[in-house]
Amino acid sequence: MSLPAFPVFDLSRFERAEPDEKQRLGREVDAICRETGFLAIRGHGVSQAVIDDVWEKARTFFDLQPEAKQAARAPYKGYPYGYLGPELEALAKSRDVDSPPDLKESFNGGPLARPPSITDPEALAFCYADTIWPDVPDGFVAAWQAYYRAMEDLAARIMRLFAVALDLPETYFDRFITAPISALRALNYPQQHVAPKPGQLRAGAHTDYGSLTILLPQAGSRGLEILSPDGTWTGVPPISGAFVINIGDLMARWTNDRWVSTLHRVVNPPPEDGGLDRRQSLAFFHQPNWDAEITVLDATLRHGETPRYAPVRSGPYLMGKFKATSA
Ligand SMILES: O=C(O)CCC(=O)C(=O)O
Ligand SMILES: [Fe+2]
Repeated sequence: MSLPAFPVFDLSRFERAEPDEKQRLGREVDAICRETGFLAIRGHGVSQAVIDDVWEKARTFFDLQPEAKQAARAPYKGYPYGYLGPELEALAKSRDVDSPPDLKESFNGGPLARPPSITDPEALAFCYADTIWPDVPDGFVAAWQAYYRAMEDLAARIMRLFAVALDLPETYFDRFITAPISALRALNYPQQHVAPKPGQLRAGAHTDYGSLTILLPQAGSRGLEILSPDGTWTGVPPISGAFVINIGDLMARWTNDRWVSTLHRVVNPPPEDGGLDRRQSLAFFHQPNWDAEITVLDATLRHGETPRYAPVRSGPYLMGKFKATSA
């Protein structure tokens, strides 16, 4: 059975609630995460000024001449951070589906600080690699970091909601996310002056890798679609003042597939729906500490059920996902 409309959840209401009411709201979220793992979050408390600032700086950056943007480019293929120019990525390839490149460009940044305890060369070379910052526009770095911090805080609060939804103590996940290795990506889908190639999308069908993604699509924009349990692609409607969140592959694994990491994509809507217009978004990919041990949660096992997955460490698991798609 499909949920009637795209679910919207008020986080501030959950945070203010008494324990019984928290349990009830947690069950709502559990039902959503079993079905699609996609919902909108309002009452998130993220400052509009912080959002507007990074949005405007990202827009100005994407509006620079190509050569200026290239100054912040990722230094080699597979480097996680910096500017990734147009048509360099096909997300569908993460599922072995051959497709023309996605019609987008992006800027990517990693954790704001590196804990001294991190010595694993793979961690230092990948998740903790330097973000290649652009020199222009002025204030880009400060705006980016303020938004990144706001997303880290919001992700931690959503993980508390998730803990309650899974019948765990509210702070259960806290110890896994003391130094998360999350990444922030600003996306720009340029205005389309020529028709896309057959099968060419703005972002090909994929699932996200981590625990949780916090997405901010351009206000009023269309194009993001999720694969509904009934097998049809369903548009995520624009919801003003809300973030769209979804769980990723790691969370599905953590919950022994009780929760689902749903396929999604960004299509070119018909021209009359603004499909040719430029579209921007911000995607924050939350990922637990490099060393966090992700072991199937007992609380998610039904009577007699056994774990489907062996324990993994968060960082190496994420690296494995990237290595599988960088060929
Ligand atoms: O831009 C969007 O709306 C979605 C992007 C997305 O799904 C991703 O980058 O993982
Ligand atoms: Fe995604």
